[in-house]
Amino acid sequence: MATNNQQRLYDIVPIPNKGTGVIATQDIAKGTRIMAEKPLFIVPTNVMGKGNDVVEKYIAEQLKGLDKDQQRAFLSLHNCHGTKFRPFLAISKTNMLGLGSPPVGGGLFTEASRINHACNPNTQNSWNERISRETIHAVRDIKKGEEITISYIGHFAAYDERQSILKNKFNFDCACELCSLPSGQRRASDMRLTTIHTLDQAILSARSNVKFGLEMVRKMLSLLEDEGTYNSQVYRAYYDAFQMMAAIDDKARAGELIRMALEHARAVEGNDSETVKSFERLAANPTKHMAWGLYGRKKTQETAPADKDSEGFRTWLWME
Ligand SMILES: C[S@@+](CC[C@H](N)C(=O)[O-])C[C@H]1O[C@@H](n2cnc3c(N)ncnc32)[C@H](O)[C@@H]1O
Repeated sequence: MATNNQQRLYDIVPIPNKGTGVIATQDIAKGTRIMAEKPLFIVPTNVMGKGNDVVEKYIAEQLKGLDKDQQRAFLSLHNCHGTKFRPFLAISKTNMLGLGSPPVGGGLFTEASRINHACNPNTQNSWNERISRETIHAVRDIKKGEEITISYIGHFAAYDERQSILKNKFNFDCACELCSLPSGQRRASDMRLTTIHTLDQAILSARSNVKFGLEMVRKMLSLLEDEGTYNSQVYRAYYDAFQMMAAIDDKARAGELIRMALEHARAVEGNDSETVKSFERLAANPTKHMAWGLYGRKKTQETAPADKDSEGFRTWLWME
């Protein structure tokens, strides 16, 4: 996997109608780590819950601990809230990236905070606990000169909801590729995204109904593919399916599903992420999962059938 140690893969430049943004300085292949940046400081979730005055004070304390260049870098970040909040808070609310899921806090970054939003972005941002850095990975091939984008919205949402969130929280009207689709295509996309969101909620409660749960995961992956969306939701879906197979002691399918989850997690988070490390442990021995056999035993094969073509394999994996 390429990193930006040798050559910087991006530049921070003015972008028409968006202020500053980040563009690729060369072609970047899907799966490449584009950035791995330490935050200037972190505002922990429990502090954020204490209200604006406490957060403002907390940020002021953090700023005191930074050197002059870092303080200048923070103060030069965009403020989309004007005078609605005091300056430190306004800058933080504009630029903070959620760290983890559920988030342990919000991080302020001199470079990653310059990345503009797209509703179907070309990168995935993730907080890597093990290296204490925010990583940005290409989720599709990116051409030299193309703008690098992330999503500011933490869930799958249709056009109207996205526009309203972005206006309220970031004060802009999104005109990204997805938001600019002709009306018929937008309706189809909205339908897919709301179905993905519903499935995402439903899968959690359907784990004990394995056949139904598996069908929901398969449907979600198919909708994500139709929508052209590739992000951490893909590995989460495979992992959900893995957990269902683990719970019924289906070693062959659990093994295949955790390997798929691992492959997709590597692409969007990199080999050093905690998720990848835990998937590697499970891929080496799926029975180590804490829910192994939770819903009883099912007489299954130990390994995937070798005699099936790819269509036959898919049918075996999701439906048999
Ligand atoms: C985190 S900052 C991103 C960097 C910012 N563009 C800058 O100049 O530093 C978020 C702000 O960038 C702008 N922005 C981000 N994505 C945008 C988009 N897709 N279209 C228009 N403006 C966008 C909005 O002003 C938003 O409040």
